[in-house]
Amino acid sequence: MKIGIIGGGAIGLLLAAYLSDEHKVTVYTRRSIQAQRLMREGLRFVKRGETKRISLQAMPFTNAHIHDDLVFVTVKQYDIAAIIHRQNQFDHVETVVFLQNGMGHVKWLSSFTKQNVIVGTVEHGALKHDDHTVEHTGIGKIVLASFHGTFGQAAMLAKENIHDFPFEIASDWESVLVKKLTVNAVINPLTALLRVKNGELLKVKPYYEMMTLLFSELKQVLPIEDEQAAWNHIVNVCEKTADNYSSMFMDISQRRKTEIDAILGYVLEKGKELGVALPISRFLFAAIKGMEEGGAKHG
Ligand SMILES: NC(=O)C1=CN([C@@H]2O[C@H](COP(=O)(O)OP(=O)(O)OC[C@H]3O[C@@H](n4cnc5c(N)ncnc54)[C@H](OP(=O)(O)O)[C@@H]3O)[C@@H](O)[C@H]2O)C=CC1
Ligand SMILES: CC(C)(CO)C(=O)C(=O)O
Repeated sequence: MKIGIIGGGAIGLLLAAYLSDEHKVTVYTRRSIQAQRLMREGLRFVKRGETKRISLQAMPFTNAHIHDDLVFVTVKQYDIAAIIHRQNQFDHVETVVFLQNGMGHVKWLSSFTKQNVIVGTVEHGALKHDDHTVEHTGIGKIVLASFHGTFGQAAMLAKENIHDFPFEIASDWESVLVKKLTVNAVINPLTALLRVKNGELLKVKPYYEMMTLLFSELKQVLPIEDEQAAWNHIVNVCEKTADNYSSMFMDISQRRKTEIDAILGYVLEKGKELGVALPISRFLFAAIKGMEEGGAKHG
């Protein structure tokens, strides 16, 4: 099938690397210089210390006439608006899959009325070394759930059983996104503020207490069905990624914008809707916003 990937970042290039074996993949980049490099030099895919070169199509997203059966949107949450506003480019697309962390993008998705819309969570680790090199740093899975319409051609991917790159189909999009949101809402801001690896949150008793306090706020506003299972999942992710720095830690360290709006910003919106005060979440949200601004202005 013809697969389009919008965004040539870590996740976009990782998808391109795995899907190019069986499908005709096009990466739609923000910068034409990246598309030119991908076309000229191919994609370099690094896994377990080995590097493979992969040929694919690439072009800038702006003004591209997309005729792919299935399109993955892999831009960060704060760049989603630029994609949504160019919906006319998706007129010939059957199915669009959104893979952002957080839930800030959900409010935009109903505007895609002509396509099947799928949301998903990524449990892989990926690191982009340069514009045409990506490394698979942690093997996990991608979970997909239908937001509206059918799964379209995305259902094929789950059947393909791609080695080290499985797709799983889930029935309830909200519980899929909430499960990932609770992990990111607890681990990401705390590790970024405390400047520690994920595993330190479990090792240092007062940090663990901070996790529990924050989780007790999230429970009040997010539709978490099984609180114990949700907490166990957070602890499990912390253990599995103990030696990693979270994406928010990395964004702050490298003076990039974070996805805090889609994560704790979304939680605070829910608090407002439900009339629940969330002082710890508000405190952390302000801290991360301040660190983003401080980094940009005073770095
Ligand atoms: N990396 C990881 O291991 C994981 C990431 N995720 C989630 O996946 C999502 C993507 O993350 P990641 O790949 O790491 O992010 P990156 O920042 O590496 O990649 C985002 C890409 O989107 C591109 N982009 C931005 N705007 C546009 C546009 N208008 N048109 C085309 N391309 C555009 C950027 O281009 P440019 O380079 O020109 O700025 C960049 O290449 C995030 O929500 C993240 O939280 C989830 C789990 C793990
Ligand atoms: C799972 C976790 C917390 C791993 O670091 C992550 O998704 C992130 O850093 O954004």
